[in-house]
Amino acid sequence: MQTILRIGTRGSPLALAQAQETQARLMAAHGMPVEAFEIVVISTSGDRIQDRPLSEAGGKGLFTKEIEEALLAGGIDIAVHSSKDMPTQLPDGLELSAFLPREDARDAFVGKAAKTIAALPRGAKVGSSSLRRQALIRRMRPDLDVVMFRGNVQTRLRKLDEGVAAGTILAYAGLKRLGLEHVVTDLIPLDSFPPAPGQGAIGIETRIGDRDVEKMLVAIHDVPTGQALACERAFLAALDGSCRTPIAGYAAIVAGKLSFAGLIISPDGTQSHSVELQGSAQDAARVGHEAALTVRAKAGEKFFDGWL
Ligand SMILES: NCc1[nH]cc(CCC(=O)O)c1CC(=O)O
Repeated sequence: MQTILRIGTRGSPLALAQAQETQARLMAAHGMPVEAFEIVVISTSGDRIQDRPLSEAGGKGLFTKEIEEALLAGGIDIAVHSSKDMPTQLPDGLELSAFLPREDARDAFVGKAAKTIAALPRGAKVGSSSLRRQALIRRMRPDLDVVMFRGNVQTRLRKLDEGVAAGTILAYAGLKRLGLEHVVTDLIPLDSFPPAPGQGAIGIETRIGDRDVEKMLVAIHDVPTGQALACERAFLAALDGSCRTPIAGYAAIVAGKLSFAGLIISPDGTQSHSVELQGSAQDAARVGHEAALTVRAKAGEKFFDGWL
């Protein structure tokens, strides 16, 4: 059998696990063999830059640039991503057209010196390169020493074993997809430690108007996940661009009802503003946009300046 669809992905173990999950769902939905869905590994700038925070090197788009170029050029037919790594503005001609059923969106603590963040000794080092996680850690425990932690999930776990930090925070979804859930010492509640918009959801990017590909993806698209993501990404889109302010947001869909909780927080964790909004799942993007306007009004425009 010949290839029907080429699946583009980064080469990290997590990215490959996500591409393989997409491949397996396509095979099951369409009753086709593995050869029908070829996985094409593409190296990105984000994979190569290891020595500085990505927010300094050029931001989220670094993990997607080369993959999107391949998609636009026709070298691949779909690109599989962690939704939370996707910028809100995609290149002309591309869209996120399907989402797989969302994994658990919570952050997980992986502790060496203690099982929970609360139980860490005073001044302990916690590794994270995410501005959101750094701010949330500082809000919980201003005494802790937050240190930079880059690299893929395996690299970060190795740094912990080497004693570089007493603990780190990773997405539970990523650890589960890698079969590494056993390293988790605590699952952090969504309300005290809200996730990044899109966390835990695999998103599939396509060329706008590629009807054949869209038809194949309908069979694996998860509607509630798509609605939650529309809300969270609308929230992010109405807030980012302006700032390096950490942003968290999570939408839960239960029986057609959407509940969204969003948070913006200063990088030092001392100031934060939150918003909660309910609505119909059909109106997901509007709820996210409205939540952004609400939290923006609460915080004031000055909140978004000058955290550099
Ligand atoms: N920025 C890296 C990244 N992008 C997506 C995930 C986890 C999987 C997911 O959120 O779907 C991770 C690692 C982490 O945050 O621990």
